[in-house]
Amino acid sequence: MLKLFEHETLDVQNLSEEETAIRVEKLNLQFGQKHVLHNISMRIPKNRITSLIGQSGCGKSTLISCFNRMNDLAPDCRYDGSIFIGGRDINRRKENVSQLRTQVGMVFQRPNPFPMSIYDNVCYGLRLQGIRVRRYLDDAVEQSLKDAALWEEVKDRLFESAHILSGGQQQRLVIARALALKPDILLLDEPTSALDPLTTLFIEELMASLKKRCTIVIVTHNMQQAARVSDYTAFLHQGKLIEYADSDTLFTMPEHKQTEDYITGRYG
Ligand SMILES: Nc1ncnc2c1ncn2[C@@H]1O[C@H](COP(=O)(O)OP(=O)(O)OP(=O)(O)O)[C@@H](O)[C@H]1O
Repeated sequence: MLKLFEHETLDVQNLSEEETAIRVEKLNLQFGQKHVLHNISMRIPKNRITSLIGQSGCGKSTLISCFNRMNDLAPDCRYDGSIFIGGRDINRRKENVSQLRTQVGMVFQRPNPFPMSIYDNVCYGLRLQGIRVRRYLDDAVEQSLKDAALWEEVKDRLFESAHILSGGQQQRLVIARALALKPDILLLDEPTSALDPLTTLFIEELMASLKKRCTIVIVTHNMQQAARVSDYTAFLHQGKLIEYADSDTLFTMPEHKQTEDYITGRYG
């Protein structure tokens, strides 16, 4: 399979600490009585794209949301196990969650620009951090929009409402908003499912270029997309991690029958 960027294939079962962006250890999660994630352990490599795939309801969004503690927003959510990012267990009680969400940015399925100008959207997080110096904000806005491949399309209308942008432009704007905070990790939860095929390809190319600066984890229902953009793929079934390998191996020589059934469309 042809990848947008080629590099050495790592063995995700034996990643060193230096190669690891996220280390998940025996993670279990419940919403009320419903046990959603079962004893997940995995290491996600730095500066690579890793896809999470599996049937609807298998726990992909829940797992990705653990990486910046978004599940804390659900009142009946309980979890145990560890998730190490940047050398610390982010599941510990005293974790600074707003700082974590700066380090680990998240983009959702539906583009969600704030009801304000393009400029204000991009520097929203910087202003929350107390940054007011106009020159600094101007530079950050320009750089983030360039990194998100949106600058040329919006540079003459930065102070217009973000809602005038198309869906694909809004999604890139939301990515620029996350990039302005210089995240180490970018979580993308079905980032292209609301977009047309051409815009999808554009966002996929953007992801490939972004992995030079950060680690990307993406939830996708689209198997071709997972095979095309991601270096590594994890297959989940009913909240369990069934198989996790480099994408070429997982899609061409899956080890488990459940994986094979899923990727060949026998269920899901
Ligand atoms: N806040 C919540 N409260 C209660 N149950 C939840 C909550 N969020 C998710 N769930 C349940 O957890 C399970 C896993 O959901 P999740 O959204 O992680 O699956 P998914 O694999 O991402 O599905 P999809 O592909 O359809 O988005 C589902 O049964 C879902 O109903």
